Amino acid sequence: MIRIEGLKKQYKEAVVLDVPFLEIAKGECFGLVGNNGAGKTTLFRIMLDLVRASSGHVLIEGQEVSRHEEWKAYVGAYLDEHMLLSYLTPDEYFQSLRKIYRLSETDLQTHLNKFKDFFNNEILGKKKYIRDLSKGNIKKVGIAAAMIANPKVVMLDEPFENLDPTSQNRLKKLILEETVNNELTFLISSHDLNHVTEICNRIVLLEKGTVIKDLKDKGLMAGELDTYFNY
Ligand SMILES: Nc1ncnc2c1ncn2[C@@H]1O[C@H](COP(=O)(O)OP(=O)(O)OP(=O)(O)O)[C@@H](O)[C@H]1O
Repeated sequence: MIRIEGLKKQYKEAVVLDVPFLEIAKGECFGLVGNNGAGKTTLFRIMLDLVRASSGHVLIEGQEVSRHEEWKAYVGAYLDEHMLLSYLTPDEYFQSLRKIYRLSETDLQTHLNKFKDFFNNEILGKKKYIRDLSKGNIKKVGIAAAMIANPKVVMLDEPFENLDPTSQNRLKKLILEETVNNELTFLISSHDLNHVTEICNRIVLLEKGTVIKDLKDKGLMAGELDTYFNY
């Protein structure tokens, strides 16, 4: 589903990402971990064609993301607040997305209903601009928006950050349901090792832009990460 070939990103002399080869399969819940500056966000940004690679490429369903547009129809992402229209209320924003993606009112309501518990009655119908919401609630809007157009792939950068523990658990449940019921592929970067080990069936550990561990055995993930991060 996703293939990375000879990917490098360099800022002047500094190589911040160097991933010779990586494949992510359909339905995989792929966790991306690593210390500050390891290259997680850079990798996501290149995968979404928000940043140009210095060399190499990313293919989604066989298409190079920097040369084609079709992949945009089935990839949803929330990396940060810049992806939102903060001068709108969440209701206005979801309505705008409904029109962009040509969804019916029923489609939109069905989608938002999935997020009812996650929203905890603080997002919809409040007449509050997105810019005035709490950080956690802004993140909730972004996550729901990323999944609005029935994507096959969802990329989330630090989805658990700023969420309260109840919301973190509700998000994990949502992600697991979507992976099981709809075979969605999730790419999740996180500093929360407990959450990623709980929901991901694969975790890649980046260090200074390179993949130093590719963990696929759920039984060993927690121990391997614990050893690395407690060193
Ligand atoms: N525009 C830029 N110019 C120069 N260096 C950059 C630029 N963008 C990112 N970098 C560098 O690339 C490296 C990787 O950064 P990136 O944000 O991808 O790391 P990260 O793993 O997401 O970190 P964090 O966990 O802190 O969010 C860092 O050293 C960062 O300073």
